[in-house]
Amino acid sequence: MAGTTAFVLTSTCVLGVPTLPRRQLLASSLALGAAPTAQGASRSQLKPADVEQINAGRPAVLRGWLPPAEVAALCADARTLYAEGRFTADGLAAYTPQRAVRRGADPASREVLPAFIPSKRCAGPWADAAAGDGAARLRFAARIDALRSALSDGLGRPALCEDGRPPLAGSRRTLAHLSSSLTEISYTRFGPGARLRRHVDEHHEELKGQGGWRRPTRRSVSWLVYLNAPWDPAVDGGALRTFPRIAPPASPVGAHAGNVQVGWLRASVADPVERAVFLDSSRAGERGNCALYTVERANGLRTVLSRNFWARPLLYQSTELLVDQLLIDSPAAAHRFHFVEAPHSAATEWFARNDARAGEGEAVLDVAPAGGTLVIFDSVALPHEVLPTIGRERWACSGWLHEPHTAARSRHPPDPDAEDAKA
Ligand SMILES: O=C(O)CCC(=O)C(=O)O
Ligand SMILES: [Fe+2]
Repeated sequence: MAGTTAFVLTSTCVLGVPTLPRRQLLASSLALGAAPTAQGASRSQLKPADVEQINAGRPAVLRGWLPPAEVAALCADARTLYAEGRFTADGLAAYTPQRAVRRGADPASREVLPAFIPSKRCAGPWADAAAGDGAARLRFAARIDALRSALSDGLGRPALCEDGRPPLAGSRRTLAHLSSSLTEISYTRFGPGARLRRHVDEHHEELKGQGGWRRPTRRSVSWLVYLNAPWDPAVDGGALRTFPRIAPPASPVGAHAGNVQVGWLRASVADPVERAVFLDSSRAGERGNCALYTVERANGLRTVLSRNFWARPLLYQSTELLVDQLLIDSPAAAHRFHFVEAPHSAATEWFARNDARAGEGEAVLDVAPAGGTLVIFDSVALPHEVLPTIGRERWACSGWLHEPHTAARSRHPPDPDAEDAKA
């Protein structure tokens, strides 16, 4: 079914809630509005239903968001720049499992053309107005800029528009201004057979080690605009597969008061809602700077789940058992806790294969990467992957909208062994 978004609920069981049959539903909230008529994404395009989806840790899918003429112009531009050899293998290619590489999968078969290169802190080739069809990219970047304002208003995240630079009016807006470290934009190309393993786009700064706080901003909202002509996932593969929670969350997701989400408490019989678990890393105290907590959406009341502890990347790489036994005081809460997404390593792959509760309480929602479709989701809360493409190239323009870190800062004492401390 070309262009169809299917909502597949897995047959796994929410704790204590009757097992849901595997079924396919058309996601009615996803069949959204007309293509934009004016320059940029008009605010009315972001419907309350879209905002609700993003706030619940689900993807908002806006079919026909980018008019066909713009899809064609950008796809032609991407193909030209690819043919000129300007794309490079990107960091996520490292997500290709080693055993797949041994079987001959090419980790470089996902390639990107970025507008900003964080490691060099300089503009990338996407922002070079002289390359390819710079005018088409400028029109597109203006749409994404308008989307940023609409999301900032709609999601109530004013920080999405706080880039500290004076606003530039109409014709003075340049590609370099519209695409920067705060609005990451890239073309991506998946070669035939390429895939992207399950991941989330952003993690808590504290869990990235000492370097986590080095950058002034974090990814807040992920967006993708597909540039493919009609695409049938049943024939062409390459669907974006997302894994939202089935039960509704009773709390904000992604971040709260500047503290980034690290996990969930699964829905249970006594408490049939999902609760996002946030990591506050600004606590004072000798036993550590971090504590886990949940918060009630209705009244903002926090429940602290753990003692204070020092966060290390090790925490994130360890099994949930460690968190269960060492950190979370309430046995009921400990039993419900799981990470949003454990990082990939040989050990976690082994645990994932042997974890009877893996996938419990999560839905599987596939999105067809058909030309003109815009997908938006919280960068922290939604695990996702790209299924292997079959015999076709898959083109997209995608990126992340950043927010500055808030006052929540690490109080972690400098670690003399850390790579950063040596530098
Ligand atoms: O291309 C897609 O559909 C998703 C890509 C993705 O997840 C990413 O770039 O982080
Ligand atoms: Fe991603």
